[in-house]
Amino acid sequence: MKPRTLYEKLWDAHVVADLGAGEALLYIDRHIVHEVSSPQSFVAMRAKGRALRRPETHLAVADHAIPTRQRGTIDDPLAASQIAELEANVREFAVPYAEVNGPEQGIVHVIGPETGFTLPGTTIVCGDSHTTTHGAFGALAFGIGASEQSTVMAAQSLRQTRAKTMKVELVGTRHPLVFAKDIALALIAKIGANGAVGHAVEYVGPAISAMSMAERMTLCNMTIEAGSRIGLVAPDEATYAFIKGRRLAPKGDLFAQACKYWDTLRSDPDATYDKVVTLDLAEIVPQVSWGTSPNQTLPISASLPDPAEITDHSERRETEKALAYMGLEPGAPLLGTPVSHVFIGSCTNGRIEDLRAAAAIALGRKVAPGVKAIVVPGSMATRKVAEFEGLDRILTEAGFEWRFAGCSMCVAMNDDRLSPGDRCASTSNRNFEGRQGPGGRTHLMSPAMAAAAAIAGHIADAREYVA
Ligand SMILES: CC(C)[C@H](C(=O)O)[C@@H](O)C(=O)O
Ligand code: SF4
Repeated sequence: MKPRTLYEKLWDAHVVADLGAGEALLYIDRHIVHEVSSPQSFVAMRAKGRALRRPETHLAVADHAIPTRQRGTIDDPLAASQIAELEANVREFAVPYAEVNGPEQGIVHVIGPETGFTLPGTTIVCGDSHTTTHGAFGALAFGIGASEQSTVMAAQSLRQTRAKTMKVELVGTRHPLVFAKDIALALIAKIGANGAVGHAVEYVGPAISAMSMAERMTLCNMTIEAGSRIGLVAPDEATYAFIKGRRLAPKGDLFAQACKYWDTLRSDPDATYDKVVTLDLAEIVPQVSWGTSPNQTLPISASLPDPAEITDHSERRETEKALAYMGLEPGAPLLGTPVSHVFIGSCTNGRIEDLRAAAAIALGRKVAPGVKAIVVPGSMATRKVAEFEGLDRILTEAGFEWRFAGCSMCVAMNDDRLSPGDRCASTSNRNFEGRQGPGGRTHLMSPAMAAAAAIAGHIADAREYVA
């Protein structure tokens, strides 16, 4: 048999019907549902009088619109109606639901793995572009649209076109304060926001094997920002250790059997990829986005671009436009840019490891006067662990607000948002105009860098905050 990549193995294992010309009907194992992208798919199901083919393969949660200041009442009428609609839909269609006030509520891409819903070797879809996150477990996971969601609900399958393959090889040793977020941003800066379009990306190399599942998830999460719908890491012992004992994970003998199968989910040694990119981690320093696309990212030590020095016409226009929106001076240093807000959270960086990194910087320090800094755990389970570890106390003593779980300031779909002109150091994944609120300015970075910005009151180098 021809050597195959992990992506090709996952694809082949789910083909229900080969439709030719690279297209196939794929079996879909799992579907995660949130309040913003699912309403139309339930409307379509109802209109056609259909039931869910396998209700137990879906998992719903409210995350985008939900307020994170308090739990209980939802004051915003739009958020309240979105969540009420989700709750009516899950009741009507018997969809398993991680309740708003329950222990498993959180961001879709955080709770999937935490509950054991996300498993290696499965196909996982969600009406959400950051479904790439689940690829960190060796699952074939991708975002879909509303009509595709109703197809999955009714038929448990989807027509898909096979992607090309791209290997991202991480070599070299990184500085301890260089995180998966820095690697992801550096990769996107290198290959561009469209650099991986049409490709399924697989991350390989010793640095990947040494990464926590949280960091693998951060990398796969950001893969969509390079234009790829699929990010993958082959499952290994760290994956199995993460999954073992989770509520929905296979138990006992079944778990051992599953691990045996999961062991086969590796790219064959001779498998070839359509594209290969190598990143030397020794060359990567903490990264900060300065513009309105994640590829407009620079090392913390760099100065902002100067359009006068850019010869390519369209690149010059884009740079001018981004600098103007961001209110930044051409050629000025990135370091020292004042911030008004700091957001630590999201499905990119709202996991326990992220909160620990932020707390390590915040310990014994104070948020700079005039800076509003919020820490929003990615899930209620993460929040509970953080509180057990005392991270909430470290952070609140430093002056950060400690919140309930949700997407929060990652996306202006709830009551946490920037006002025009606000500048935010953010651990989220998108920085387009208005993403965090109309006129708001976003700088993407790691949790350690965001915590350092909160303490300094301006964009700072987290490496200077470790004794
Ligand atoms: C609202 C949702 C559909 C959207 C997505 O697809 O990713 C959101 O999660 C985002 O991060 O922009
Ligand atoms: S945290 Fe942000 S990126 Fe993640 S699902 Fe929510 S809105 Fe999308």
